Amino acid sequence: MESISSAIGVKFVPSVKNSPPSFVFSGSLLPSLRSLDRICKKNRVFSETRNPAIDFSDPDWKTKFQEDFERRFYIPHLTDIFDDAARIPSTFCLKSRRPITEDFANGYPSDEKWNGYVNNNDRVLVKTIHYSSPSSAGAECVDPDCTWVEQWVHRAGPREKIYFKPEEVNAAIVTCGGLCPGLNDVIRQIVITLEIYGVKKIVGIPFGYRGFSDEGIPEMPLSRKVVQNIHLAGGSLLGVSRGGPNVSDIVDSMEERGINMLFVLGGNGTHAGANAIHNECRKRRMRVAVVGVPKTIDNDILLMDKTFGFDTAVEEAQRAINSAYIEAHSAYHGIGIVKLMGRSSGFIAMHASLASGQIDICLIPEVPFHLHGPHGVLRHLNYLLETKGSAVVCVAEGAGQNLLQKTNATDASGNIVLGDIGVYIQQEIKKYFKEVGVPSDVKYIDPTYMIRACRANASDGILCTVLGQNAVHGAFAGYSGITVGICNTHYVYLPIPEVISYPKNVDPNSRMWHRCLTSTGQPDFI
Ligand SMILES: Nc1ncnc2c1ncn2[C@@H]1O[C@H](COP(=O)(O)OP(=O)(O)O)[C@@H](O)[C@H]1O
Ligand SMILES: O=P(O)(O)OC[C@H]1O[C@](O)(COP(=O)(O)O)[C@@H](O)[C@@H]1O
Ligand SMILES: [Mg+2]
Repeated sequence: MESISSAIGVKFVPSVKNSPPSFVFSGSLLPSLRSLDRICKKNRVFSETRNPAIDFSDPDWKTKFQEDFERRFYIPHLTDIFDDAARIPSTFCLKSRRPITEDFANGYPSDEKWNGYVNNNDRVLVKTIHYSSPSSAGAECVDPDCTWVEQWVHRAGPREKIYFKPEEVNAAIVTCGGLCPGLNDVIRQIVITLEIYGVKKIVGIPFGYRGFSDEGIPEMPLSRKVVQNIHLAGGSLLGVSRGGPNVSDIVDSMEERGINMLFVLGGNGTHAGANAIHNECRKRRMRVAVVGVPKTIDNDILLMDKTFGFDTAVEEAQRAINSAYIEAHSAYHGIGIVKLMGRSSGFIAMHASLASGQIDICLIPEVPFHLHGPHGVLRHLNYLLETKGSAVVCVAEGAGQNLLQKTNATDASGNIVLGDIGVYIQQEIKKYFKEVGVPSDVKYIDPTYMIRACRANASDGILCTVLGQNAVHGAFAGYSGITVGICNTHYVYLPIPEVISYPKNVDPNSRMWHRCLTSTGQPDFI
């Protein structure tokens, strides 16, 4: 039983009780965790799920690690602070598909025999590879011997008992940060699923967190009718923004509006906000569920197979890469440059390069490079013109920032405004070939906003559907301060601080980056 469940990555733990954590992951720990991560990465002993205070000489370290892991990945629940929180049978019943319009004075249309619910004690395995050695490509080890340590997180899905009466739910949805393909698909699924539970009061907060405070921005009533076709277009029905009010003002606004379920769609920044909102609600003893859905086209959220919008971005980038390739191949000594998004992570550039098979040089933030000098990008481009007659470069927006002048400028959310590496590389290439007297024809394509505004492709559409539905299931189950994700193909609930402690990066030691290098044929540029 144990081995079969381990093999499929889902674990049933009959006796584990949902107890509050004795160890709380605090914001003040973050800097030390970041430096620990750097140290661990250097020694090839690292994990997104590591324990900072581990003593490997202790024979019980593994048990202690696992206990601590369980505490860290505990998902906050209403019952942590409300002993009297009442459970009722779920109104989410797939056998009862009729519109739920009556009040529930005579009980809820729950079918006790229906077993489509997820047990609170179901778990999903976070790491599925047993690395035998820390030197194995991409190894993520807890200890120097790479001991096998099972790490389980909570399985997402509808529960048999819920902690909100649908007729008392005042749900709100907000989308923050930059655009990302699939935002509308998630909004749509949240609304539809809320209605299936029987919720009638659903609103959208326009233009991100700003919508909570800006007067003159009315909230948007949402229903299945309103959202039915919104997934057919890109963008966000609700609009997005960076910056906005402080957490206390947001929670004041939630209290005024009577919001008791908040669905927050956004990236690292948005989730930091969502977690702060959750904590503030707890401080004020508000019976509120705050649930995040990670939105980042850059795919830089920890512990998840991928985030929605990423697949679409990779697919859409193919059009730009192919155009750059055709331009480069049609010109005498043509060089095409494509800049793709990725503030601190090169996942889009790496995957788009791999998918196209048309890229000669892929540059990402995680891998330093020189432009000039005997091993630099420019010398290699010269070689490619000599040997192939043309070349195509794919560069992630966050790559090579050390080569650009720092401005210290930040956007409204406090994110550093990056220099334009694409424009810089284009200029440097032109200058270099002029200097060495080799003709070149350089074409630069920046498709970033065109990609971001796209409608989600089919696989992202499905991912959004499942995440949106699970967000609602999580809220009804009484969880708050959580986010939803896909982990080893299974859907999970994770405590927000664990997924935003630092951005997920491409591991230059991973098989995927090695495959990319094999495909481009590029050397080290150092
Ligand atoms: N540490 C933080 N605490 C609270 N709110 C934050 C924090 N960082 C960002 N935010 C808010 O989250 C929203 C989105 O953040 P931003 O960084 O622009 O996008 P993303 O969520 O995609 O990373 C903004 O309204 C911003 O003010
Ligand atoms: O021009 P904007 O709106 O600041 O967006 C640019 C940023 O958006 C992103 O695509 C994603 O950023 P977020 O996840 O913070 O929305 C980054 O790659 C890029 O730096
Ligand atoms: Mg961000």
